[in-house]
Amino acid sequence: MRIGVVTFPGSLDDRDAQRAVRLAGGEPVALWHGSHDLDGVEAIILPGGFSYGDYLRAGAIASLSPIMSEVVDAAGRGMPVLGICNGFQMLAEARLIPGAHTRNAHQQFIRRDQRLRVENADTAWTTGFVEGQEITIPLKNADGRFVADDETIKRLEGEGQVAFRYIGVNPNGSMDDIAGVSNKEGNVVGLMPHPEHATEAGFGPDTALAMSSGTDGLTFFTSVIEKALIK
Ligand SMILES: NC(=O)CC[C@H](N)C(=O)O
Repeated sequence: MRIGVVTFPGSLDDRDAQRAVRLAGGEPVALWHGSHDLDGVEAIILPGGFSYGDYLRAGAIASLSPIMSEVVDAAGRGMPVLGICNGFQMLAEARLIPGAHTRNAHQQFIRRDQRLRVENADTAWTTGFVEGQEITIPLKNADGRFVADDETIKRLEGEGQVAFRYIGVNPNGSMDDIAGVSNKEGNVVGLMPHPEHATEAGFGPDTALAMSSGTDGLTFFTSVIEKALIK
């Protein structure tokens, strides 16, 4: 499966996302934010980082990049799209998922190995998990606090669009401990922690803490690839 990873000015984790795709058995395709060409990819990843230096609001300027109009169209046609951290912020700014991100409640940049509960194992990027499964992947951000109006939160909860929830610690003050959400159809998923940094034993989270081999993140990428094979 050819999976595009978009690089924006200030992207940081695009190469790690490409590597994660390769480790999962896919073919990573480097896409450039200034282009309108999706190069025939079958899925898209918006990676983490500090696009445009987080000026204005994190992800706000990147969401207006030329390629984003193609990403929005493709998402509307059902193409799987994964937004990781800064990519999650872009998805919200592009209105591909509801809600918004503000500065962490404690006003600090935070980096930690974060435990999450998989709340929805029926999205394009989570079918390899089981509902309720607990996973640990790294988190690192300053503007990670997920917020939405009460009605939106109620709708997200009611329709199963909360894909991941923080457990143990809520690291940024996100409403309802929400760590990741999907669109209604489940093809677009965004989350604040970084699955691409938990794909190789010894290079991801502390394994004692993770209570696993530290490779929980790989399942995001194998999920989307396996689903495409079944189709
Ligand atoms: N790791 C990241 O992608 C950082 C996201 C964003 N720039 C923030 O600090 O909130």
